[in-house]
Amino acid sequence: MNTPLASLHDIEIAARGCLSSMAYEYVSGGAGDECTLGWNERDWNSIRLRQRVLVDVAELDTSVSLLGRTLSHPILLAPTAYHKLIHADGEVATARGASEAGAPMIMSSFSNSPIEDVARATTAPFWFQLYVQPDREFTKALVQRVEAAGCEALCLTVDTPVLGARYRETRTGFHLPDGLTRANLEGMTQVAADAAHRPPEGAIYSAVLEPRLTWKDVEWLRSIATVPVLLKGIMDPDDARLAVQHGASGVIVSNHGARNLDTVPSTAMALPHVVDAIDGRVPVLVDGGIRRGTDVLKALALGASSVLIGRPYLYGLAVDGAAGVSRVVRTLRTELEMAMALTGRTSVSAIDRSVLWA
Ligand SMILES: Cc1cc2nc3c(=O)[nH]c(=O)nc-3n(C[C@H](O)[C@H](O)[C@H](O)COP(=O)(O)O)c2cc1C
Ligand SMILES: CCCCCCC(=O)C(=O)O
Repeated sequence: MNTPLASLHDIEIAARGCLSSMAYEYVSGGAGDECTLGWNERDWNSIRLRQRVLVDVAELDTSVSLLGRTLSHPILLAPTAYHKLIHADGEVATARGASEAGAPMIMSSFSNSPIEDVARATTAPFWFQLYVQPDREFTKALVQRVEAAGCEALCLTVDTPVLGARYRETRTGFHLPDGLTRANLEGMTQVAADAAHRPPEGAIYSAVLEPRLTWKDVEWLRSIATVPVLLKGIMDPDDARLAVQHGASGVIVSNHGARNLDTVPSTAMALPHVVDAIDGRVPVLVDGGIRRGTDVLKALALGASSVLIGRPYLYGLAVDGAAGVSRVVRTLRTELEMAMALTGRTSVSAIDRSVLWA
């Protein structure tokens, strides 16, 4: 008898059997000794909740308002590269699953499917994650292209001037199999289009990442974009303040799923500091290690407007395509509802730091 896939953890175990070892290690791995990778999950677990009783919780409302949109729940899909490594239909399957579950999808610059195919496949709002390219004219054309496709916000990834030391990728010889491309980057110079996922041994720079990115580029991006620009990869309160000063419409507290700088704190630890620095001026989102509805509740309690999940939906995609993606989101949402009922909070606006054991 097959074991039912009840929790996100069950889905992760099942996914391992569906993926090549190269794909599984790419998705699951972190940087260096993977200290932060462990902390990202553990630190959500170590926050204790207050159980409250005798509150009427017969009606629960998980809706949130984000950048002028009402969403039925606060769970978004974080941008992740190369979905055709995971499933033949790639990002199109992810987009269908996201729509079924009412989850906005943030599409990666390094998707295997082009933005237009994703736009056609989704009924939920979608955002685009931008890796600014060394060629700014190409980057500008890409921004115009994704806006024309209907993207409602841009997430500028600011934590990846170079990739971190990902030894699992080195050990499995990670590469993009023949036939898989970075579909949104086609049209760039051949050298950039053909750039390997990892630079050769001993080198750190990549032709498709921009190590010269600075705060000036945030202003430049805002000047060419017609949609809100959020900064993804803010961990430090000083950077959070700079983000607001440079006109960001929101920040995403993220350590890139612990894939870049090992021994940086978990996002659960960084979140309250960033929230305090932002002081309500723009929305703060968070990702990293969110695997339970209780983790979502804790993130909201610490001041996040919404959360993003990365690896969990990739595991859902591996196990059951679009249906697997939507199942992961629905499971988290159901767990969030349980956690809200058991802490006596009937709406997201009623979730604050008093949900947490002091
Ligand atoms: C396989 C994989 C690919 C990723 N690709 C990108 C990417 O293209 N752009 C980006 O900004 N972040 C990328 N990320 C980071 C995620 O957006 C997100 O920050 C992280 O996965 C959240 O942590 P979680 O996986 O523990 O939920 C990637 C993460 C994974 C696991
Ligand atoms: C040089 C290509 C890097 C792809 C990075 C995708 C990503 O953000 C991740 O794997 O993490």
